[in-house]
Amino acid sequence: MTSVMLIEDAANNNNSNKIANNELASDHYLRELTKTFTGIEKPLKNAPTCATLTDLISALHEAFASDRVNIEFVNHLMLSYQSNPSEWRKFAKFDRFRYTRNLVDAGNGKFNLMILCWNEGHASAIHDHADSHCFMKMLKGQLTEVRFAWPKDKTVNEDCKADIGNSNGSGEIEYDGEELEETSRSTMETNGVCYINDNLGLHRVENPSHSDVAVSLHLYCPPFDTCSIFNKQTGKRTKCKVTFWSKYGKRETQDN
Ligand SMILES: N[C@@H](CS(=O)O)C(=O)O
Ligand SMILES: [Fe+2]
Repeated sequence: MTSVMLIEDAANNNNSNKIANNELASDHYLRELTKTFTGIEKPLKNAPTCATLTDLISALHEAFASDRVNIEFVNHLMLSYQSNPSEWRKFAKFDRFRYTRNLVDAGNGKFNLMILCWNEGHASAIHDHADSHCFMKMLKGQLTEVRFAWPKDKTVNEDCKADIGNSNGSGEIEYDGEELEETSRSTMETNGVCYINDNLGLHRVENPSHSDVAVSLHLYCPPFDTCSIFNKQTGKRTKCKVTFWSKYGKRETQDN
């Protein structure tokens, strides 16, 4: 195996202070580790597989138990689980107006596993992933993932109304920047898994169907609660909070 990537101490508490004290170092750190990994398309041969969602969660806890995590194996585990709606239905809560983020497992602080529910036509704004590793697995329906190159100017702007669930991104026009360049587009089918990190660019995800909902399972490590969204026409980058619609099958009370 040549492409094994190790996430060393990425979410280790002893290290988090050091990382917090030097954001640039942590930026550099995760980017270096993920320089070459782009995801695997098929499960690994002779590796254990997960028959149920509960098995997948246990296997992920095991994989993240040490300070060094094999990201290729995590990708394999996500691929090996075959979607069974009776196992994940209790987490799948939809909203009429936007896609929802529903926390399934907080991974001992090392990862977040969540189910995202997309009604017909729902989409995310163009966004980054806060230097995390991100896996997205289709549980039901289809999603189209469109990737974009980073804008030249990466300055982060603040806007308290910035919302990743508003697929138009933040809408200011008096910003002088170039339109974001689309780099790829692909549609994922049930049980497919895709991988992205900031090194691979930005993306936007959309349920292209006018008649069917879509459900996806996302694993982020380390977990994050803010990221950036980008205006397609100008490339303007705006900091954005991401929240959960529900946690462990229970609707959150916050207004979002
Ligand atoms: N990364 C997005 C979902 S997606 O559009 O990839 C989120 O965490 O809400
Ligand atoms: Fe995303």
